[in-house]
Amino acid sequence: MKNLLTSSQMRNADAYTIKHQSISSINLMEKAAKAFVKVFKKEVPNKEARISILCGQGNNGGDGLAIARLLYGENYKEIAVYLIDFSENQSEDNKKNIKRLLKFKIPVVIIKGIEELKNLQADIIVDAILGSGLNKPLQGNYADTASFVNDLNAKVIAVDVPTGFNSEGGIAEKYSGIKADLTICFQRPKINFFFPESVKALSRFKVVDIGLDENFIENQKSEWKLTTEQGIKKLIKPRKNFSHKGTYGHALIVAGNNTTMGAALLAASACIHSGAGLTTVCLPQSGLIALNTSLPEAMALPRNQHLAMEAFDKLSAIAVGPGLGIEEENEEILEKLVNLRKPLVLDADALTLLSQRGDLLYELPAQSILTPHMKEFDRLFGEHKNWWKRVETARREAVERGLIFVLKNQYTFVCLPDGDVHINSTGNPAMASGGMGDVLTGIITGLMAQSYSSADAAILGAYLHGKAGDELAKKRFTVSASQLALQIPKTIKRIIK
Ligand SMILES: NC(=O)C1=CN([C@@H]2O[C@H](COP(=O)(O)OP(=O)(O)OC[C@H]3O[C@@H](n4cnc5c(N)ncnc54)[C@H](O)[C@@H]3O)[C@@H](O)[C@H]2O)[C@@H](O)CC1
Repeated sequence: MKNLLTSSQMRNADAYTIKHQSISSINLMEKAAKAFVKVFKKEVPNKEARISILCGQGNNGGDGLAIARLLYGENYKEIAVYLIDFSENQSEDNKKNIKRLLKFKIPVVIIKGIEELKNLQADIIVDAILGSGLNKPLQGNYADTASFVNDLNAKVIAVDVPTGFNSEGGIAEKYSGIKADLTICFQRPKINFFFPESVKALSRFKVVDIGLDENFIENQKSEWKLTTEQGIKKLIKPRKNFSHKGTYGHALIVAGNNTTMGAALLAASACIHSGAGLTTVCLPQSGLIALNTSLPEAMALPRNQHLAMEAFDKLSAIAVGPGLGIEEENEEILEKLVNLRKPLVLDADALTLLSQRGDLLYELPAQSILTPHMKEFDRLFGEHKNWWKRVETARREAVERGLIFVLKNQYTFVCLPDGDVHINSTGNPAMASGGMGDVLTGIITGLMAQSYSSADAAILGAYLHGKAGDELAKKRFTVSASQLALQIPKTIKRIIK
């Protein structure tokens, strides 16, 4: 897993690298510019493209100036530099890079007011006005420049971060900065990139290594972690010699109703394919034929008021909720499950029932995993104005109650009782279809059955779910939940190879 740092921590990483790796700040800037140009060349192969590089007066602008010079060296023919000169504070490395730039035949225009930009015509804008040094929302000339750039019919590529975009702490409701088509970001993505509101400022981002001290970065205290395949690989437990079905646990999935039986089948399929030794599905009588026909590996436990909960004590993992229904008898079952005092995986209708039964919510056994999407989460804890606040609540509740929240989104946030937030890096829009959540619940339950800790099951489950979807999406326009469940063993096998 990779530590994600705030801007001020990243500045410390810059300073540490400069001090301990005997590299000067101007050379570090040059490295950053080179890393940017490497990606830029692939994105903009046309050497005739009209490229306007907008440079501010800080180090972000310094990067832009170095990039202009390097692109010139790469034979881009139509480069123009616009020095956005709205303040007095020019950084030292910015000054040095202007001197270096002036030795080349690159047109440089000094912009003191927005009206001086009006003749600018470009196919590509490189946005190097303000970077991670942003300390207040854009106003005046800066805000006007941003809206001017946004109205141009040009592809915008931002250096490190789009001008006006906060790197952490949530995204302003009214975003006044530049909207970049691509952001080429240095060393680590910004924390705010992972929040859905970032679409106001960026369509996609790429991270480039500029050689900052990785040990320093990883040793910084940060609750934000980005899941990586390397980290995930370390979590996966190999299948053991001489093992048998009992070695891999017995999972129970309490799910399904007359019109939502598919949810139970999908969760059970995912649980089986994630490696649980035995999987029992507790479902209504009306689902037995479907279960026995489509999933012969699963066992059935018909659901009625006389469920013998004593036997549940021997189970290694219990999930409740997919397609369950919110009838009174299901509320009673949920209550009995909570009273078993074993960690549960709670999804879908179980979450809706919990939102109506605040008392049960606060009695959940520690290490239980809740897998809400945005609406389910807000039904539990009240409306949230934005995702930053939502994740803050999830983090606080996770810490206070010893619970784990798998807050589902394009980048799923896994909030742990130790206060860490793991941002899942896998998944894609081809997976946006019904039943995906049921499969995620099944995977997490299958992992818990195999004695993964709740935290590891949640982190690993979210990653495998998204990764299996990514692998399928390479060859398909859409990915269905049933296909995803079948892909899981292949994905695990590939990761551990
Ligand atoms: N050695 C380093 O520190 C490196 C820095 N790098 C670049 O440096 C950037 C950070 O540079 P800086 O810290 O100089 O800051 P910026 O270049 O982002 O901003 C410059 C200055 O603008 C002012 N400012 C902030 N918000 C404003 C607003 N809303 N309106 C008007 N002015 C505002 C601040 O006084 C700030 O110092 C990174 O994003 C990255 O591009 C890279 O070159 C890598 C190495």
